Amino acid sequence: MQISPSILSADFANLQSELEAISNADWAHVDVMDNHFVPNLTLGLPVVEALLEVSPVPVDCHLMIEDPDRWAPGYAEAGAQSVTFHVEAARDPVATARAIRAAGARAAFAVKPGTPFDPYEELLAEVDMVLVMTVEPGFGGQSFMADQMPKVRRVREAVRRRGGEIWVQVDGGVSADTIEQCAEAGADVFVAGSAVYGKDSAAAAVDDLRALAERHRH
Ligand SMILES: O=C(CO)[C@H](O)[C@H](O)COP(=O)(O)O
Ligand SMILES: [Fe+2]
Repeated sequence: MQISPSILSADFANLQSELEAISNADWAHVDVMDNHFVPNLTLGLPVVEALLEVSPVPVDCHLMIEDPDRWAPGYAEAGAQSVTFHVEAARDPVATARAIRAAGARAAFAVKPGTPFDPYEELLAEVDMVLVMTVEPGFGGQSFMADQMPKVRRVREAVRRRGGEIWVQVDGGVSADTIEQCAEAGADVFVAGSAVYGKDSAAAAVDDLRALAERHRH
């Protein structure tokens, strides 16, 4: 059970200290948005390169961008330990996942709330993780979509059938109130932005979330 705090809710003027504040987390989740795939603009490769220099934990890049086929491998080459692209944006998801892995990173694909998982089941052969979005991508602080839990279950069942170790990540509205239903449905990597950086102690929030998830270890 792993916690990946999203720095989207951190203080962008002090990212180094914000990363140090979550040194007890398993990952640092970095949301890359291009104002085309989603209606918001955050940061890109030069900032990710700078974060990689100072992050005490591995970096989990969530690319909400058009043309990930072109851009995703560069994040892996820069040293990001996990790179997630959206299937809705990829022209050749197999080649993109292979390029990410060839550059030494874990590869993952993400599905938006309106995107079913089943058509992409065969892609499990190419990835290390599947991200089931539990909000419409684009912004932090949105309400958790419990109606995505059946999809989390379907992904977990497909992973079990295949065997091997593929992680199931949830992202969006994950908090102390919602993390247990995600874990119970089969998630094992939990992204949380406002539920970590909105608290007085980000580190304590990470530990609290992990303890809640651990109640449903599978
Ligand atoms: O990918 C994202 C939004 O598209 C973020 O990772 C996510 O929204 C985290 O923020 P919060 O936990 O506050 O919902
Ligand atoms: Fe994200």
